[in-house]
Formats: sequence, structure tokens, C-alpha cells
Amino acid sequence: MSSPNQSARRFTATTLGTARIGPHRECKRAVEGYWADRVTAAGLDTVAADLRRRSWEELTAAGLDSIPVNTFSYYDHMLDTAVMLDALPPRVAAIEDPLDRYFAAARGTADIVPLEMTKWFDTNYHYLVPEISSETTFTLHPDKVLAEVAQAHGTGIAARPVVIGPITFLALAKAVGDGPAPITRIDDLVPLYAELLDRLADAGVEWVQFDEPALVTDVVGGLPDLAGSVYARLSGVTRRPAILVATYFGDPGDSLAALARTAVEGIAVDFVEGAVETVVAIPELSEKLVVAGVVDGRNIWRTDLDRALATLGTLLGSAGDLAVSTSCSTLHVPYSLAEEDLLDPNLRGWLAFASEKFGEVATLSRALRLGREAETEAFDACRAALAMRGTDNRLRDNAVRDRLAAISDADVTRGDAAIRITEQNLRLGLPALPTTTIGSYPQTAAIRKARAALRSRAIDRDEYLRRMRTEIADVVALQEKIGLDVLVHGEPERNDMVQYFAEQLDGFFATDNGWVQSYGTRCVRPPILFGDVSRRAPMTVDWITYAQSLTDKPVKGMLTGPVTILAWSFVRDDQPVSESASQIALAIRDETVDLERTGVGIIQVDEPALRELLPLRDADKQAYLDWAVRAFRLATSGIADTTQVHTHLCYSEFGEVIGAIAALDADVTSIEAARSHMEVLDDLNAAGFANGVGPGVYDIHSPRVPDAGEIERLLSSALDAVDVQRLWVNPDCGLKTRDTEEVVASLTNMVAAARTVRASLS
Ligand SMILES: Nc1nc2c(c(=O)[nH]1)N[C@@H](CNc1ccc(C(=O)N[C@@H](CCC(=O)N[C@@H](CCC(=O)N[C@@H](CCC(=O)O)C(=O)O)C(=O)O)C(=O)O)cc1)CN2
Ligand code: MET
Ligand SMILES: [Zn+2]
Repeated sequence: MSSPNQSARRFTATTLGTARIGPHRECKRAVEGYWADRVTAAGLDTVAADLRRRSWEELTAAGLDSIPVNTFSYYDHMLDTAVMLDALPPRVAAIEDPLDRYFAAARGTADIVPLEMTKWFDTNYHYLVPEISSETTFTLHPDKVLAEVAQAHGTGIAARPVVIGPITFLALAKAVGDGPAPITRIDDLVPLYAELLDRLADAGVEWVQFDEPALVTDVVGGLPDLAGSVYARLSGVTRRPAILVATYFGDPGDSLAALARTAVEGIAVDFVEGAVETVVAIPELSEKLVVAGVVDGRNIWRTDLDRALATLGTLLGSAGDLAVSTSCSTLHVPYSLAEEDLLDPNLRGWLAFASEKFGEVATLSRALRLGREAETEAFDACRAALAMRGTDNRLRDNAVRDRLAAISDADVTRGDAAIRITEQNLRLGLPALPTTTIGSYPQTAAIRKARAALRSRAIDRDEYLRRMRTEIADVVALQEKIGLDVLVHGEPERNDMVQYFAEQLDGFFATDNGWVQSYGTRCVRPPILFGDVSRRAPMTVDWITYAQSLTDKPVKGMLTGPVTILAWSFVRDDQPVSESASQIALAIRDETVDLERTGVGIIQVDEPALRELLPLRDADKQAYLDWAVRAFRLATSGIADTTQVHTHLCYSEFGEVIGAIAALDADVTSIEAARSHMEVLDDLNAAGFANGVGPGVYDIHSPRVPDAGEIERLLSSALDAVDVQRLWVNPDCGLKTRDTEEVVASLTNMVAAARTVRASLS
């Protein structure tokens, strides 16, 4: 096999990528400052350059000998790739300043609709979906990657630029207009990637990493053949760095053999997700560098070093050379345990955030080369911590297990849906086309400051409760003024719709500073699910009953569903996630029962993450949907048929889960539809769904205020698909990220539109 880079220095320890928000969310603050005109472009650049430098220094100091660069981003790495390929949509082309054009594509402006946002594989990270039309002409603009390489070389770093590969870029893009599926444009991209290789060689780059996580999925057909042909062509380029193709989030299956038959020098494989047998079966790998992802890049458990070293040992005979790595970018885990002062000391020993993972990678790499004896201390400490975890009595709660064992089909089934809705209508007395919102109202600076003040003890619990009640009273009054039919309390007391519940459940730990990017500048602190789950006390009852005491209109009880709590937490690796989901479902079920007991007539159980956990391979999907639906039904079947259950889903490509949405059997389902023009309603009908539905009538992710006319038109087209008795009127999602002025204007128009359409019915 002849390649220009057989002599490329093979590395031994790396990570596929790193977080970029900054250890204290410096990048988030700088970017939001730039949007608010408090920070200049130069100021932003300084913050970014400093974050990159600190990150590379940390990786080098930890002992990694190949450092990923170009993993930094002001917003999203798919968007960065679209910029690199000159594939931004024409509607932003008139914006001259490149940074402002970039942010316009990401967030929209008063009159520009942003790119759609969707989940990155089965994670809670969202990428911006590139739009490819038949008019899209790709050209190469490698400024960003070259600038990061130059910065890295300036600091003497062994930089390995990371770029999303052409297959994954196109597989995740969407066709607009009458354009064909983006993946059919692959032959237009390969020459640009070849040109990129040439430019990187000019810049003195030794290794480049092309990320191809699409290869572990079935998103488009024929991926193995495509992988073989694309990388045969790219590895045939005469002047180029060595190529590492990175697969992660699953077993690459047949794509691995296809890649191994090309002249690429390295392939990264996610061994946390299995794949050892796949590797062992491929003789061509004996000429490659296999970058072994044995340290979990997306969960927070301390690596079992003995087990990881054994896996590496198994691979030794199959790979030409082995480097140790995290399984994927550490984008998905917090920066460092060092920031967690309040963490339970036992638990701390069981965990590894990004910093600690880099240490594990280096330890394993040395142990692989020098023998375990060279790392005795690290292995001993690991064994001791894991032994402690194995015997911690908080892991098992027999009361919860006994309760679950006794659950029967009757416990996950409500009465006949048609009879339920008749009884609920009698009880609630709502008008046709009832208007409502999804739960949250703007999380204002005052609300967040109050919570920060409570944390720092600048105010006491009573003062905090008083302030939150004032917020609730304001939001209730606002909704009455706007004329909504079903009110909410506004969720001011929730730092996050998952963390809030996790903080009140046994079996979970929350972090102080465990921030992870969710999209753009928005971050979350996923709680750590470590043991059996149970509810200590009611979690929402006081807030909802307070809100209900202020109004005669119905106030919805507002809960997060078991699948979503699970999806947005770091989950246990010592039992099937389906079991954890059932345990959480029981806790939520207890809460619904308590809400009902206090007279609450409508309870919403949000499941926005239902689609996200869908397995990447077709073969695994049905089993997931079965347990996910059962968990939701377990959570919502403990109450009377006269209590109306709502659910809410967002950000979803509902296609493959539409049957599951129907199977949830909620009385009313609010669903994202504004951007897809109500098409989802036909799909729901086709799936046999006959319950109430609230297709979102405007997109809350954009600052744009919809006018009443456009909402009327959407409602009319919705009425073509569903009976008037089934249709609800609501936005796409919660309003927490918007400001009050936009919310008032949008909801006022929404209520006006509902009234107009209602009047036209009689
Ligand atoms: N977990 C989760 N995943 C989700 C969603 C979600 O709601 N939750 N929604 C979808 C979209 N994702 C989203 C993710 C985050 C946010 C979001 O608004 N995040 C906030 C943080 C929310 C939070 O945890 N707030 C805390 C801490 C707020 C904070 O930063 N406080 C300051 C101090 C307060 C101040 O002076 O402003 C600090 O700690 O420094 C609170 O309110 O208590 C942000 O990035 O700004 C929105 C949508 C999908 N995935
Ligand atoms: C991401 S789905 C959000 C649902 C939640 N009830 C809210 O309104 O914020
Ligand atoms: Zn939502």
C-alpha cells in the first residue's frame, strides 16, 4: 500500500475533540455579549483564542501527543462546515460581515428565518441543518481551520485539525426546493475535500481527522460503499496529511471494512459501544492506526482501567498500531471534577469528567506500551473506587424494585380515549380551539439572579419563594389579560426542566458547574443518575396550587416525563436504561396522583426527548420505542379518566416515532409543526391517532413575531387534517428563552387568530 504519509508519525494518545464553551462558560458570555453589543468582534476573538490555547495546553500537559484543533466553534461545528463549503442559504448572503452572517444563519434576525436545528445523533447537542438546493454551488473556504492550525503551530502544538467529513455533512443536511437528496451531491464535495488536504499539507499538518459518525447509522442507504469510494478517492490524493476517519456513537459495521480497504492511515472506532469483534474480523486493519475509543466521551463514569486495557490487548493483534482515545469528542461532558466542591466524596471517586478522561487516556496509553506496572498507582486507585461504587447501598432500593415487579398491564392503561375526552370536556368546559402555552415563560435576569442569590445565601428560602410566587402571579395575570384558555404557572422556579426534578429525586446528583453545550450559547447541567430512583416528597404541587388559587381558568400541572429525564441525564451504566426509565416513571406517577388529589384537572408530562433516544440502527428501534412508551404510560396511568393528560414533543423528525406518539395515548399532544406546515398532522392521522393535538403555530426559537393572519392560515390548514374538537392552539415549545415583549406580542396574535377562526366556525 503506497501512500504519501506512511512515514507520518503515529501518535499514541488523543481525544476526538473537546468542549468549547469554556470551563466557566466564557465563550457563552462573550458571544451573548457580542449579540448585545457589549463585546466587539476583536474582543470575542481574544476570548476564543485564549480558550483554545488553554485547552491545548491542558491536553498536552495531560500527556496526549496529538491534539485536536478546529473543534472550537462560536455556535456549531456543522454550521462551521457549511461556511467552509460556502453552503449557507442565499437568504443570508446579503449580510456583509461574515460573523454577523454566521449568526444570522444560526439564530435568524427580525426578517431572516434561521437554519433548522436538530439533535446531533442520539445526544442532547443540537446542530444546524445545512440547506442544500439544486442551486447550491460548493466552494472551499478553509479560513477557519487554517487559522486554528496556525494558532496551534504558533504555540508548538502537534495539531490534528478536525473537520466533519463529506458523507456525514451531506447525510445530515436537508434538501430544499426541488433539490435531490443532498447525499447525491457527494461528487461535488470530494474535490473540495481533496483541495483542503492540499491546503493542510501546505500548512504543515501531519494528520487530519474527518468525522464520519453517520457511518454508525442507517440514515441513508449504501453507506459502506460510499465510505469505501469517497475515502479511496481522498486517500489517493498525492499531497496530503495522513487521514484519520473518525467513527463514533456506535459500531461502524460494514463501513469499517470498506474504510480499511482504502489508503487512509487511521480509523477511530468507538469501543464503548462495542465493535471489538468488527475490528478483529478485518485483516486490512493490520496496516492502519486504530484509534481506540475505550474512554467513554459522552458519559461521566470513571473508566474501568483493567477492562479498557484488556480491550486494548485484544485489539493489539488486529491493528497495525493502536492509539488510545476518548470514544467521541468530550463536547458532551463537563470540563472538570475540580469545580465540584459539593459533590459527595464517594461519588466523586466513581466519576471522570473531561479533564479526568484525558488523564485516563494517557494512563492507558502508557500502560499499553510500558506495561500495567508503569501505572500501578492509577490502576489501584481505579480498582478501589470501583469497588466502593459496587457496594454503595444507595444503588439499590428494594421498595422501588418490588413496586416495579408488581406492575401489570392494567397499571399502564387508561380508560377508552373517546370516553375520557367526553368526561374531561364536561369537567373543563373549554371553548373550541382552546389556546394554551407549553409551560415556561421567560426566565428573566431577575429570576436567575434570585436563584443565584439563594445559592450564595444572599437571600433565604422564604425570600426566594416569595419572589417566585410574585413571578407566578405576574405570569397568571398576563395570561388572563392576553385571554388564554388554559394557563400555566410559567416554571420560574425551575433552573431546568430536568435538573429541577433530579434535584428532588433520590438516585440523582446534580452538579454545580457541570455545564454542557446544548445549542449555540445555551447550556445545561445534566444530572447524574447513579442509583435507584424514588421521590422524597411532592415536587411541584405547591407551585401549581398557588397558581390555580389566582385564577378561575384551569392551570396545567407541569411535569417532565421519564424518557426525557433519562435522556438529559448521565445515566447509570450498571443496569439497562429501560429499568431506570421505569423507576423515574414511578416517581412521576406519584406526582401526578398528588396533583390530581389537589384538584388539578390537566397535567402535562413533557417528552421532548422521545425521538432523541431512538437507536441509530434500524434493528434496535422497536425495542426502544416499546419501553419508552411503556414508561410514559406508567407515569400517566395512575390518575382518573376525568383528569386530562397532555404531552409535548419538540425538535423532532417525527417520522419514525409517529406510531409511538400515538401509543403514548395522551389526551392532548402539542407538537412542533410551524416549520413543517402542519404536515405532521397527516402523519399522525395515518398512525391512527385520534386524540387532541396542538400543532405549534409559531416557532419560539426565533425572535420573529408571527402576525395573526399567518396563524389563521396555519389553523385553517390544520382543520383540513383534524376535526375541530381535536384541535388545540399553542406555540411550538416553551417560552423561557424569549423576552416578555416578544411573548406578549406573539401570544396576543395567537389568541386573536384562534378567536377569528372560532368565529368562522359557527
Ligand atoms: N436539559 C435540557 N435539555 C434540553 C432543553 C431543556 O430545556 N433542558 N431544551 C431543548 C433545548 N435546549 C436548551 C438548553 C438550555 C437552555 C437554557 O436556557 N439554558 C440556560 C441555563 C439554564 C439554567 O440552568 N439556569 C440556571 C443557572 C443560570 C445561570 O447561568 N446563572 C448565573 C447567575 C445568574 C445571573 O446573574 O444571571 C450563573 O450561574 O453564573 C438557573 O436558572 O438557576 C443557559 O444556557 O443560559 C434552553 C434550551 C433541548 N434540550
Ligand atoms: C424542550 S420542551 C419544553 C417544555 C417545557 N414545559 C417548557 O415549556 O419549557
Ligand atoms: Zn419543547
